[in-house]
Amino acid sequence: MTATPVPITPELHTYLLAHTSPRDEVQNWLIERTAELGGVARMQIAPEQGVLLTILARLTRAEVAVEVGTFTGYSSICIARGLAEGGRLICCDISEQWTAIAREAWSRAGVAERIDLRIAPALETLEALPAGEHIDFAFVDADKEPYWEYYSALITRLRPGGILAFDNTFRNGDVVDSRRAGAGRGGDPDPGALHVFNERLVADERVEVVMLPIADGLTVAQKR
Ligand SMILES: C[S@@+](CC[C@H](N)C(=O)[O-])C[C@H]1O[C@@H](n2cnc3c(N)ncnc32)[C@H](O)[C@@H]1O
Repeated sequence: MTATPVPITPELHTYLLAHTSPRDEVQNWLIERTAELGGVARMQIAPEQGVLLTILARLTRAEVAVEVGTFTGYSSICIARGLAEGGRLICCDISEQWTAIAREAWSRAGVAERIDLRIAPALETLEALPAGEHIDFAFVDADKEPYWEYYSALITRLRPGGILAFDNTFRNGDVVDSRRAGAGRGGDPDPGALHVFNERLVADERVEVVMLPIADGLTVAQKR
């Protein structure tokens, strides 16, 4: 056992990707199609995160999954592929433009019929979901300031044993320096918001929490 994390050098990251299940043709197409959008393409999750999402959705035997922040569809394809037979993924986004690309990607990937896209502020969509504990898996990757509100709306609807995953919980590393005034390294006007979220989540006794050093930090919380 080692208590000291191994820094992820570019060489080690290349090695990590070479030893993670590879992307398929649709995922490669979607990465290229999204790159045509310019700088916003960096919002797309990393491929290794996508594999983890498929595994988590499959582990929870997800019949009802939710995604907050769909963009051009990479993470939703990965979640949809891990759904149980007959499972559904509710996707929340506010952009018709970006999710039009997602719709094409879902069609190419053969998962379109498993996905229910809802164009509206995500909190409205989440709060309109049935109140019972019916969600098996959710992935949150939208605007960062309301992460606690998204969590609050999801946790009461998550079944015991269900899993929530939150992206960007390192916030470009700014979470360790959240008292610094002004914008964070990633241009975030409020780098402290994610730090506050991380603190509240780990103190919440309803869940068991692990923060994974994958891409910009991915926190996984399982409901007890
Ligand atoms: C980081 S991107 C998501 C990336 C996506 N998970 C992927 O794998 O490509 C964030 C998305 O959240 C959406 N978004 C931002 N604020 C939102 C809100 N209040 N409600 C719903 N979606 C929102 C944006 O339109 C954008 O598509």
